[in-house]
Amino acid sequence: MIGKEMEIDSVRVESSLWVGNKRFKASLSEWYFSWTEIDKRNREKKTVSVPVSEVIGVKEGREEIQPRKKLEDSDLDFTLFYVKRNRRGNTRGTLWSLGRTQFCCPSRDVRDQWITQLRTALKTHSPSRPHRLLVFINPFGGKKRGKQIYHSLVSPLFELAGISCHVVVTERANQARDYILKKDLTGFEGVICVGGDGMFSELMHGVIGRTQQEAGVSEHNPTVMLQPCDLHIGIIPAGSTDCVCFATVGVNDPVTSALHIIIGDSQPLDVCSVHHKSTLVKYSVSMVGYGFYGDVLAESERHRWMGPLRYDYSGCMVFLCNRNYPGLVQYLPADSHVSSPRDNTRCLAGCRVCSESKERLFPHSDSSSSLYSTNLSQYSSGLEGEWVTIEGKFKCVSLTCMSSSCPRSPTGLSPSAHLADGTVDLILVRETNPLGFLTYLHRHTTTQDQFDLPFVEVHRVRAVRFFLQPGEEEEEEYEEETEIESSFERVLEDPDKLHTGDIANSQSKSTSQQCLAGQERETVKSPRRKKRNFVCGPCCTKPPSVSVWNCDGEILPHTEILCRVHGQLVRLFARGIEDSTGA
Ligand SMILES: CCCCCCCCCCCCC/C=C/[C@@H](O)[C@H](COP(=O)(O)O)NC(=O)CCCCC
Ligand SMILES: Nc1ncnc2c1ncn2[C@@H]1O[C@H](COP(=O)(O)OP(=O)(O)O)[C@@H](O)[C@H]1O
Ligand SMILES: [Ca+2]
Repeated sequence: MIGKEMEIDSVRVESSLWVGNKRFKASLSEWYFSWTEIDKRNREKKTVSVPVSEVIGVKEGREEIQPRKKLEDSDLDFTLFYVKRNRRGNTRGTLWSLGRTQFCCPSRDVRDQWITQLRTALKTHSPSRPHRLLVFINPFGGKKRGKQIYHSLVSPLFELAGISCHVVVTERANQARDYILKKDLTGFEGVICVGGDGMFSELMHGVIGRTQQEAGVSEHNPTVMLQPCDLHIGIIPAGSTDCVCFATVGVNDPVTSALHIIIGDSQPLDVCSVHHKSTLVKYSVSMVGYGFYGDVLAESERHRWMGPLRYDYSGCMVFLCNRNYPGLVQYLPADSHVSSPRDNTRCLAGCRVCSESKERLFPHSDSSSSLYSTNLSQYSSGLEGEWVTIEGKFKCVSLTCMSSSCPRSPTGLSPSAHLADGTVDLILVRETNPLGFLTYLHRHTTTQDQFDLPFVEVHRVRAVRFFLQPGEEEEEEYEEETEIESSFERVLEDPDKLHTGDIANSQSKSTSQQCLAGQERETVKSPRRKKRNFVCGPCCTKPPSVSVWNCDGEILPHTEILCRVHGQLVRLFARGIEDSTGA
């Protein structure tokens, strides 16, 4: 007891405090700091409660952050900073900002006690908060505002929360990935990217690669169970699509993301590994897309100078090209009793499907991750089961581990997909007329069901293989073609016996297709595909029967791939989408 001004016992701290000229009764219990207005007749009025887990910092005096300002104060004052939820914009997620209340205490002793008690509560009840972070800024991502966003909006918050940061402004692509793979990371409790999905992908590759190196696990073997990664990744959105941030937080807002990082939120994420023959090509968390999305990316790379608008421009160009691509898709279905891509549910913060999946994904683990490493080989290969085969001509073939919602598409590629259920959604859009495809695309921007169209199918799966169709090969490739045809036929006859790599990379001779931009295309013999993957010509000079894969915004150097999902492989400083609609 400090005079009679403050009561402290083992479960509660209480005293009178003033906010402006109003008197409040303030109390701190194990989980909440609350203050209740007391009117002139000593009646209790409105109460404000802040969970201790959402307190960002406590400062002596009267302070303002953003812009930083020291106000006139006395040694009776302290300022509390905490998470404040704002009304949502036009998205489902909740925008967070920094709430601030300045309190005046009856004496200096009481002020010092409040500061001590609040800081102790923070330490005791928020053990998962990071204290030291490694930050990578891509100065060229999105609208090239990464450095400004970090220094003006994010760094003051980290400082307030007592987080020390080592900041690397990248000078080349893959610098962040290589840093994480090779440098000493002792003392860092997380890595943060300031940039878009490409930058996030770099950090994720670094974190997964480093974790596998340390655990002695081969990333190339698609049947192996990868070691789950402890080092958390945070995303400060400053890119073009920012899909991973949007789909895991619900909004693309640097302050909201910084606050999730500060309070140490933790969201597991499924990751797809993409293999070609016996080599790992890439990991993906958002979209692995062939056909339309591959072409949009290839076209957009030539217009990077447009910034985020390059995707809209390229989207229109590619749509007008009106392409369809032959292929053979095989998939391993996921357990349909758990969930379905058409069950109309949404994966939100605290999702039941995702938390129940943990048990299924790591059946023999307790919460300590070291257990995972002891006996990984005893778990299933992830590629067992009966493969389902679908053959045809497709507008696009897309795979997504999460909804892949983004500002362009607030419900995403697969609105009912889950962030951490160990499954991926396979979406097949078959050849259709341009109006049909436009309807499909347009439904991504509304609440209408994009799967309720006769030429669209969606499957919840564990793994996918994609093969090119044989035929129409260039003459000089006849020997190769014979080989291709025979292995393709083998897939159809007995899919399980064939190793993905058995079908050699094929070359395709064009067929004639009608381009919506006008002219009937000439039959063009394709250049060698390897070259074409990287040098993608403008809309109507591109050979038409083979597309490229877009893997989280990067073009893959192979067309025939095997994708396999690894449930809850990485962890983000996020909590999933906090639904602000109350639905
Ligand atoms: C008539 C209206 C058409 C609107 C179509 C909307 C379809 C949107 C689906 C978006 C899925 C996005 C999946 C995420 C992809 C990103 O990883 C990737 C790279 O992002 P970044 O590094 O931030 O640049 N972005 C893309 O591939 C862009 C796809 C745009 C498709 C129009
Ligand atoms: N300093 C740099 N110079 C050039 N490329 C970079 C640099 N830093 C990162 N990159 C690469 O830029 C790509 C795009 O970055 P990203 O931040 O995702 O922006 P955007 O969303 O606009 O595509 C990433 O794949 C990343 O590897
Ligand atoms: Ca998933």
